Amino acid sequence: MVRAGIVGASGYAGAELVRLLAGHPEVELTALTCRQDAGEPFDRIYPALTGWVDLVCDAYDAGRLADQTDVVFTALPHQLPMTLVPDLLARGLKVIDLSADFRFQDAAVYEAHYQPHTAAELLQRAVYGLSEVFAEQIRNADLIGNPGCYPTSVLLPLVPLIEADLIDTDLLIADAKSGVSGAGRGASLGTHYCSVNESFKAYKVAGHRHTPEMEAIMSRVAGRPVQLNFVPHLVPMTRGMETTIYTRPREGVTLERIAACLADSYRGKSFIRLRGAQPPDTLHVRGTNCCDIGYHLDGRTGRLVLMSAIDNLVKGAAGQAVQNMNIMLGLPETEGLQALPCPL
Ligand SMILES: NC(=O)C1=CN([C@@H]2O[C@H](COP(=O)(O)OP(=O)(O)OC[C@H]3O[C@@H](n4cnc5c(N)ncnc54)[C@H](OP(=O)(O)O)[C@@H]3O)[C@@H](O)[C@H]2O)C=CC1
Ligand SMILES: CC(=O)N[C@@H](CCC(=O)OP(=O)(O)O)C(=O)O
Repeated sequence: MVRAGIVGASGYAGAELVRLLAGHPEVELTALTCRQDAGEPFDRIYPALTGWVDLVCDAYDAGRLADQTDVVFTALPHQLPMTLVPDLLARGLKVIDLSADFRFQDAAVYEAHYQPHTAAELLQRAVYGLSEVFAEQIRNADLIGNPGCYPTSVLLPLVPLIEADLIDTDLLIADAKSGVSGAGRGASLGTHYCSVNESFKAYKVAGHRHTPEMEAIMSRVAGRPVQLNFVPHLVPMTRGMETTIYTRPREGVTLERIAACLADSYRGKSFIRLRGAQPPDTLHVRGTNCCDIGYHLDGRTGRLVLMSAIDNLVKGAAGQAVQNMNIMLGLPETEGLQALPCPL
């Protein structure tokens, strides 16, 4: 059995990790840490898991984590993991970080959008955990920078098409909508019930810090700089993310070629479900690690519309982190992630 610990277990991504790892047949969940709720039984913070998880959330202690675990998930706000991860790695642990601290290879790009990086020497060692795309590198990694939820939903439909040079990378527009759990558990004015109920709005228009994360990966895959117009929206649902992307196929590229490229790239990848022209629906992926992808060629304008749906807390965070752990440890990629979706 693999012994796993979660740092920040009281947060939404941390709690989702607890749910998934408590049901993982190859994992023993041995340590949970949190800050304000330290000393509390986990099932008092999240009563839904009563009967499944009987651990107490301890205060953070690196020595104890090293004694009790083999792999640690850090589900903390950006800026904190970079202060803890060097020590965890030095103690021989494998680390999967859900924040942005280890998602960038270039410290200058991180620093332009976040804050000074205090562990920049680890950025070349960290692997970007977009599981279906970077599985080979993930297999040999001891530090994963788990992708953001928006980047997961944008990159999975686009990366194969950019890699195969089938689309015009000078026209890339992504319009994404997220459930409110994407903002975390902390109360705020922007996520207050009265601010989001029966409301639907764009935010951080053309200024969201996931844009440089997506551009860095697309540029790496394309071998040249790629830019994206990205606009996130907040929708009044608890979990789920739908993304619609507008681009143009290269001259002579048909919809059949687009479909074949996606099918070839994702053949045998259990969590990618290609839906053809049928628009993906957040309800169909709720609670699962699936990314459903649809595609449609607008014959009138010649533009290609790509659509994706994920659960922001699962494929967008905790589920992909568990998938990455499976790959790192040589376990079947789908282990612990096979619960069937609720059909309604
Ligand atoms: N929510 C989502 O859909 C996604 C989240 N992520 C990333 O996952 C990480 C966690 O996000 P999420 O779960 O949403 O956030 P939450 O705010 O829900 O949880 C944050 C966790 O970190 C703890 N924490 C906060 N500040 C400190 C501190 N100073 N010292 C120690 N612990 C602290 C919190 O405990 P306490 O409350 O006691 O402070 C809590 O356990 C973030 O980096 C986020 O960007 C990535 C993809 C999707
Ligand atoms: C709805 C909402 O507020 N979403 C968050 C994205 C959360 C996430 O996945 O991103 P990081 O891990 O990069 O913070 C936001 O827009 O900042």
